[in-house]
Amino acid sequence: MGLIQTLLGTLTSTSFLPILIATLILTPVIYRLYLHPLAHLPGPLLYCFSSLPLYTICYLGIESRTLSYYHSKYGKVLRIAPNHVSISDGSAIHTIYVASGGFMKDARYHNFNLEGTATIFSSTDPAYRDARAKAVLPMFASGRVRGSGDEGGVMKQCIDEFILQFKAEKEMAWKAGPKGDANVDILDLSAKLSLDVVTGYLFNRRFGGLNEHAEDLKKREQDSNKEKKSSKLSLNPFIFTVVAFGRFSLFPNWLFKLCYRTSIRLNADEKLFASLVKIGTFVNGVVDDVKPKDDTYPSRLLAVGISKEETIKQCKAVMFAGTDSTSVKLATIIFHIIQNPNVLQRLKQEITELGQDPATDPQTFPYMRAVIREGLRLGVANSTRLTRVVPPSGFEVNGYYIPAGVVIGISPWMVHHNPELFPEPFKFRPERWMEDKKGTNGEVDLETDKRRKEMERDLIPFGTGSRACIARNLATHQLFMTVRALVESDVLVGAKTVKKRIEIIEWFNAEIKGHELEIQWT
Ligand code: HEM
Repeated sequence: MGLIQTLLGTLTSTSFLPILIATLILTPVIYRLYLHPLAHLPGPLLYCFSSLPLYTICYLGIESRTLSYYHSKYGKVLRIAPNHVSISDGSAIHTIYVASGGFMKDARYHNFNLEGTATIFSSTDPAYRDARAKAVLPMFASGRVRGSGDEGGVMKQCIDEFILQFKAEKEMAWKAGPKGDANVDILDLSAKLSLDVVTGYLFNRRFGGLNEHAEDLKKREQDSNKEKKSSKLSLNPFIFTVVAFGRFSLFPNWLFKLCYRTSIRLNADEKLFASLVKIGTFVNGVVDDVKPKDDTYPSRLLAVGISKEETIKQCKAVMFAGTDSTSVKLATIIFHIIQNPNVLQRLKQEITELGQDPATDPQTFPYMRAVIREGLRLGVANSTRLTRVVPPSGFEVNGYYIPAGVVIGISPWMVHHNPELFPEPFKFRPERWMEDKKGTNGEVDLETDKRRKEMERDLIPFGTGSRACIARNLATHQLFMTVRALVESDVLVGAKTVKKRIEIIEWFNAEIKGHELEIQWT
């Protein structure tokens, strides 16, 4: 006892205390900088010994542009936290995401659980994910998706209504003249359309985003002096809140939950509450009404034994995923078409030549394909790294060995803006996807051909491999069908964007600053 007391006395004596504190701080720092299995990797010093800088840039929504700067300084393989590595080399995409099913999602995905339940998106357990994904996958087969865009299909109906609403807004903007509130928010219109497509297609019941404010729109059409009320999608507060939680998404799960609860307590308002009630009422109704003979997303989940409570959450999760990502991509494409009248003209010409038969699939129009690809490259739905864990076998990239357990990832934003593959990466240039593969004498130009293959490889708006977006066919077809309808309707003629460029907050799901993208007609 006496000895212990003496020891404790010595340890806490004023001369020893600073040494103890310094040792406690320096030991992990020295270990992480010089002895850690990632010590040989380049990276900014602060990031190498603490996770705080990475958490901070994630919170601030500047992760991709900050890491892009460090990649340009340190190279394509970058240590960005004691146990995190960012890779900006597209040649690693196949190994990380595709080969043998790809590496597993890391624990950060648990932060995307919906109301505490793992979804198809957030699950890190292959058996859990596969049981659910396999049940619903046939709904996304390309033939079935295309059918919904044909006459009488739900996608076609939604797009027709979207165009009518777009035209009505344009008409009113003309009538209101330069002094009126002539701006139209293409992000909000795109969200209404995407929500109706995803719910109409998967649940056989439309949420009704496009019709929520139909009454007000009609009144304004009849009386141009009537004041424009806020007519934004009622589900926006739910969607924006989920997106904003992305700022905490790299935190350990216990800290994420703490921030989540505190943030809800501090920031929840009536609009968010109303939005949550609305989505809850809608989805409960959809799931309650499932009949045994139905062939819908919820009926398929229930049929493989998923509980009703969980099915409700899985449905909410796809409503979020479908609405947010598709609307951001669609609004971005519309934005760039408006800013480039020559693109609009060329699309019109192509549709006149190739699309006389409305049944022709627009995905076969070469220029439109280039426009959509360029829009998918520039549109920022998922801006940060799609993180994965290095498997027990380890992983070698660009001459660096990365051991098992390290969290690595490539960000779509980073590879989409690589100036080596996409010169003037921030410019909307559909022609880059059409550059001739032939040399001047008609022979295959190997250099161009190689670059083109690398461009295709690095275009990963939907992720890639076994955990790529399950709904890419649905989203892609909606983009093509909507662009075609917009061009055919001439509604974009004479439009201009209010802002010169789209500003992004780089969370896992990017946020368009101000939650709107306005256009007007002159
Ligand atoms: C243009 C629109 C869309 C984009 C850009 C997009 C993007 C993505 C990306 C990048 C991933 C992979 C994320 C990762 O690896 O961490 C993903 C996964 C997923 N997406 Fe989408 N998405 C879109 C539309 C949709 C729609 C319409 C739905 C639902 C109807 C949806 C449902 C899902 C689901 C369930 C997953 C998880 C798949 C899995 O992990 O097995 N997405 N999406």
